[in-house]
Formats: sequence, C-alpha cells, structure tokens
Amino acid sequence: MAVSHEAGWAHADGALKGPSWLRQPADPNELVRHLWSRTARKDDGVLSVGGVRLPDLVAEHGSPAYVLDEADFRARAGAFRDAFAAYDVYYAGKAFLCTAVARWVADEGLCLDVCTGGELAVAERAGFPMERVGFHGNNKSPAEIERAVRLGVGRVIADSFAEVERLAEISARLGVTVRVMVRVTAGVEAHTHEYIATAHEDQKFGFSITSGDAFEAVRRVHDAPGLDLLGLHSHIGSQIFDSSGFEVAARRVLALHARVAADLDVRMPEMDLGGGFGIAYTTQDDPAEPSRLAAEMTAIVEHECRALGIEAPALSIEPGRAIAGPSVCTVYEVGTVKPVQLDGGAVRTYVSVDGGMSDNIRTALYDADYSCTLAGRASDAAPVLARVVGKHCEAGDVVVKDEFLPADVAPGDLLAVPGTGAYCRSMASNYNHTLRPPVIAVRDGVARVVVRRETEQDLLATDVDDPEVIES
Ligand SMILES: Cc1ncc(COP(=O)(O)O)c(C=O)c1O
Ligand SMILES: N[C@@H](CCCC[NH3+])C(=O)O
Repeated sequence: MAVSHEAGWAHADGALKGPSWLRQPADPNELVRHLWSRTARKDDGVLSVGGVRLPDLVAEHGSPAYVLDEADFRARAGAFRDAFAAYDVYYAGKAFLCTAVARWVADEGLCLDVCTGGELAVAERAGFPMERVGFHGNNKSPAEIERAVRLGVGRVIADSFAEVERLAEISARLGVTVRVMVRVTAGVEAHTHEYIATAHEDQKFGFSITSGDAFEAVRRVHDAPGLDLLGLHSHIGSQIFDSSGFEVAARRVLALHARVAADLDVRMPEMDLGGGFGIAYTTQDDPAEPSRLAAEMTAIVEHECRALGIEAPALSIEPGRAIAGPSVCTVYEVGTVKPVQLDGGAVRTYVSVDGGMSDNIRTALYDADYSCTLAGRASDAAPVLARVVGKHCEAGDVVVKDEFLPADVAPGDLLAVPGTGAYCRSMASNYNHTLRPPVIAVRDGVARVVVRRETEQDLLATDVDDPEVIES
C-alpha cells in the first residue's frame, strides 16, 4: 500500500519539509518524554530502558529487538485497574501476548480478552484464571468454542446466530452453563483509520442494533437453556481519542439494554464498552489518562441510565494498545544511509534498518506515524529530515515516514522507535523469510528474553523437505 505523504515531498522552494506537526527535536540527546516508557532515559545520548543500556542489550541479544519495560506495562495495567475500579478491566491480548505478560496481567488483577485458540493456549500455559478470561472472535471454530467452554472461560462474546447455536449445542452436550455476551454494532463512525473502526454497519463484527439482529440475538441467548445471558458488548474501534464515539455507542447500547428489560422482562447484569483508547505515537497525539477516561465513561453511562430510568449494569472495558503500546520500543541497527535527490533538488535521507514491515506492519498498513531516536551515542550534527525504511523487497516498507535525525547517522548506529508494544510483534510476519525478533523484558537493570528470536531452524521446520513429496 502506498505511504501517504502529507509530508515529505519537496516543496516549491526546493526544500524538503516534514508534516506540519513535525518539529526538530529541541535536544536530540534527550527524549520526547511522553512518547517513551516510564524508565526510558538518555545519558550522553545512550538510551537505557529498565536500567539496561540498549547497546549492551543489542550486544547480548542482537537486533532488531522489542524492548519491553516491565515496570511501565505493570504501571499502565494498574492505572486502568485503579481508575476503573468499579469496572472489570480485560487486557486485550491481541495487542501483545506471551506467557510472561499474561502472568503480569493476572498479578495486576486484570482480566484477559483472547480471540483465538492460540491466545487461549498462552493464557492456559500462564495458568491465567479462566473465570477471568473473555473469548472473542467473529469466526470461532466449534473446536475453539468447545475448548474454551471445557477450560471454563468466564464469558464468551457471541458474534453471529450460527455461534449462538453452536454455543447452545456445546453447552447441552457438555452439560455446562456458558456465560454469554452479545456483541453489537452501534452504527458509530469512529474517528480512526477505516481498517480499525468496528462499529459502523457495513463490516463483519457483531449484531446490528438498527436491523433488529442484536435484539433477536439477545432473545435467542436468553431462550437457550444452557446459556446465561450476561449482557451487551460494544467495541467501536482502535486508536480513538475523541470520546464522542464512545458516547454515541454507549447511548445506543444502553437503549437496547433498556428495551430488553422492557420487552423481554430480562435484566442483563453486565455491559462491556470495549477498548480502543489511543496512545501517543508522535508529538501530535495527546491521549487522555485512564482516570479521565473513567470519569467520562462513567458520567456518560450514569447520565443515560438516569434518563432511561434503569439501573446501571456492571461495566467492563477492554484496553489493549493503551497498556502494551507505550511500554515497548524497538531497537534496530542502521545498515545503509542513502541520500536520494528528489525533483526540485531536495534530498531525502533514507536510513535502512535491519527490520521493517515484518516487525512493524502498521506504517504500511494504516499509514501510521512513528518517531525514532539515535540510541547508542550522542551527536551534535545538524538534523536532517530522514525516512527510516526496512530491509524488505517492497517500496512501502517504511518504519518511520518522517523524522529528524542527526546528519551523521551512519551504518552501525542504533535507532529506537517508541510505542511499538501493541500490534507490532502480534502482527509480525516472516516476509522475505526474516526471523521475527525477540521480546526482551527489562527491569531493574536485568534483561530477560520473554519471547525468543526465531531461528532459521524455526523457518525451515515448516518447510517440507521430503524427496517423496517434492519429487512425486
Ligand atoms: C473486541 C475488542 N476488544 C478490545 C480491543 C482492543 O482495542 P485497543 O487495543 O485499541 O484498546 C479490540 C481491538 O480493537 C477488539 O476488537
Ligand atoms: N491491529 C490494529 C488494531 C486492531 C485492533 C483489534 N481489533 C492496529 O495496529 O492498530
């Protein structure tokens, strides 16, 4: 997919200008604090996280690597837990999940949202309390549902009529009661990239409120003997800053909740308002603290419930990105630096690193913005507008579209990109047979590998090298 260039092209005067919001760093040897995890700091230009200097980490574990600030992850999880104390907070494992992270989530008292058998397997291995797991997905297989039910997950979020039937059949066959939420689409156009908005009508998730499908799904779950109807679930999209989408969605979902009480005489005890809270990828983003989100969401729900004359259901939310995203930075090594002359005479500096769209697809896929900084040394060189690109055979293989880097950036330098904890490792691929990088958790000066780097043996393991197959 093409990379958009609000930025980036040579202007009429021949100069290369970045996007309007991009600023030259006040001091390239300092961090733009709110883009980095809590323990990240620069000393004489050397970046450390969790008390571990990144050049030392790379010397031991290689690059690229995702560096996970454990204290930061736990603090963000704890901030959601405390701010939303009256809610159940489900960490959305799709943002990033491994056994260590599942244990931290459990330790911090959060619940866990999984959406595939694979994520469920990690939860199981971590010994995550299954009654605190919610199982999502628009196309759960019968085998996945059965496994989740056998494991005793606390709730399954139903996404289609076929799934309601499967759930009813499985609960009857196994003789167990399954607690079910009904995922609804509230018909909201969330202000985010169209690929990650999920509450407008024309998409695959949930039951439409306006068409009447959501009401019908509630009725069927309620009527099924083995299913325990918990309530409605709404998730409007991801990387959202504007609370008006949540407000409209909450109003519509609560109206349905009230209608179910009035028409079916059923009081649903719970409601989930989903995740989607945005984080700062660049200086242009200004995310709200969990305490403000909690105050706003609670005010919206209380106001609506008063207006409808109903008792507020017990609420839950499902943040993923806002917990995992800012806790990680990716460290890369620079391989080549290529000044490219553009029409009009301006020069763009292409800085190639040893990863790319295989470890961070978000720039290519969503036109996402990132920033970066030199991580291994100080520099007093003048800033140049650079584009950080990967090593893949793809022109759109861009990691950071536009960033000011010191003009002396050179092969062997380390670059670190903040905000890569959500949907980077979890969406990583082996494109061009690259090896997915490790996730290294850092805390109190100690680095621990929590997801190891893939090896060529891992890649070759799935490639069948059997003369009987190949030559037949
Ligand atoms: C159902 C559901 N819950 C929670 C999330 C987590 O979203 P985010 O990581 O934006 O908080 C998602 C992903 O968008 C989702 O689809
Ligand atoms: N993968 C998306 C978000 C999708 C969230 C899952 N429903 C991103 O990187 O922004």
